[in-house]
Amino acid sequence: MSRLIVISNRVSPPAEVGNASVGGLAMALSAALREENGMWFGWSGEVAESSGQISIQKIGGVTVALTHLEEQDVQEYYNGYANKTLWPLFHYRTDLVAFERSFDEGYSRVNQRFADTVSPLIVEDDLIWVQDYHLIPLASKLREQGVKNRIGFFLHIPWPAMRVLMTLPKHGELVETMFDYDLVGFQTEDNMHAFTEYVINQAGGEDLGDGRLRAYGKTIQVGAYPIGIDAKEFVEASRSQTAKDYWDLMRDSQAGRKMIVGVERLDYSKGLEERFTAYDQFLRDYPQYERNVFLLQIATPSRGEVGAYQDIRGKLDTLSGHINGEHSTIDWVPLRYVNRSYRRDELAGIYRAAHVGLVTPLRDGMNLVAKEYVAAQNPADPGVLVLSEFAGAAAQMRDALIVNPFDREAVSEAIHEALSMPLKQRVARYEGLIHGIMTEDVVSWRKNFTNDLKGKPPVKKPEPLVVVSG
Ligand SMILES: O=P(O)(O)OC[C@H]1O[C@H](O[C@H]2O[C@H](CO)[C@@H](O)[C@H](O)[C@H]2O)[C@H](O)[C@@H](O)[C@@H]1O
Ligand SMILES: O=c1ccn([C@@H]2O[C@H](COP(=O)(O)OP(=O)(O)O)[C@@H](O)[C@H]2O)c(=O)[nH]1
Repeated sequence: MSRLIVISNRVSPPAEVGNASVGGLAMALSAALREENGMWFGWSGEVAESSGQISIQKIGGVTVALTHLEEQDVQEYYNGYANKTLWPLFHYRTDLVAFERSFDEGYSRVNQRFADTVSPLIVEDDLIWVQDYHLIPLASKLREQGVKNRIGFFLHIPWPAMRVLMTLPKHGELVETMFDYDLVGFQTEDNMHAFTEYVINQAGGEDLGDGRLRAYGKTIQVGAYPIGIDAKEFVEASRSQTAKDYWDLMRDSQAGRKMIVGVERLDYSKGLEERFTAYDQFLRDYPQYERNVFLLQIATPSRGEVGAYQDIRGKLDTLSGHINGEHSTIDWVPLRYVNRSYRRDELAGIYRAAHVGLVTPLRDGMNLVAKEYVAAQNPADPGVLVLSEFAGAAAQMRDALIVNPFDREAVSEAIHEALSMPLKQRVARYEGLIHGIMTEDVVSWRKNFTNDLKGKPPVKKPEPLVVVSG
């Protein structure tokens, strides 16, 4: 049986099977790796004097191979090209993109180092699955080392429109490296079409049908594989003692008020500034909610070494202070703004206590919080999800109240609609959503992807050279 080798920037297998504090993706990949006798390779998250060494250990039944990075690598590859160049660009924030040649060099160098370190561990028939924007050129580097195994790539973040991508220096070189994969997966059909548009119009490629694209003398398979949560596990987590304790805590502190919840990493792509402004608008538009509602916003600090993340944190500190200063009364604070992180079983209780889940990113690959919020609800008395049309999740979750996060008046109206929605309609919407969450879960996501990757011809043969005579 072939092994599965997952390669990602971060490696996070749970130390114990069924640990409710660990993310669905980590659980799903770990389950796949246990079943397929695989290995998870990536950055340890540690900085070292020198890199290139590998430490192999078993964590929760999963073989994990970790490598350290040097300080310069972290600055140029992770903070630099990944999080100052690609992340803002792929989330349509061209105003925040910083491009420096040293970032590009660091990105290439770390991808090369990943390839050098992992390739001696790869044996014939291993299936290789590369995750996310940190490692786009990895397949090219592995092919240069003679790796002929099937290699798949999944992009967790959006793929941008052609003209947006073209603002990236050397965009063609980056896209060309994607043709060294056998299968390239996106979160949505929209993302896949944006990629196809680039390939046809910029790379002079061809759409061969059935998801096959040909360019740069190579043919790859592309597809949309929307990621889900570990739905069964999350529903169980929402019934755990911890979740019940958090539900109790929240209900006590609600004191009969309606609760709106937002949960995310503190990232400008999540639209928190626009959300706070829309909430401020809502408090002005609907004065009947004075002292009767509050927004709990959990915003976990993220990528704090990057300037744009420091800036958004400062803006939110000011804005939250402004909203509370403006609207609070001596016995009511309308916005609870929390810069901490919570375990997923704790979150499950918090989600369940909230009458509205407010998920309004300006762009998001998928957004798992939207799915977790619904999975945590009480089926007999569920809350309502308000969801941005620019989250990948919106393509599947049509029974949410879909909003344009840039339109603060529309978001204000949607909050009111959600808070005043009759039980029958809430249940109908919940039932429409939970069905999709249970069936299109993280297990089906990884099975669909790995099955399609296995379905390719066993060995990648070089494409015949087409000579155009002139
Ligand atoms: O590793 P970090 O820099 O701390 O960032 C955390 C992760 O953020 C991103 O998540 C994305 O993947 C989710 C699952 O597919 C998706 O729902 C979400 O929309 C994306 O933003 C990133 O892509 C991961 O690589 C990071 O580890
Ligand atoms: O305090 C927190 C905040 C978030 N999350 C988890 O982080 C993930 C966020 O995933 P999402 O796809 O929504 O966005 P990303 O941060 O990956 O861009 C979800 O599983 C959340 O449950 C968490 O465990 N604790």
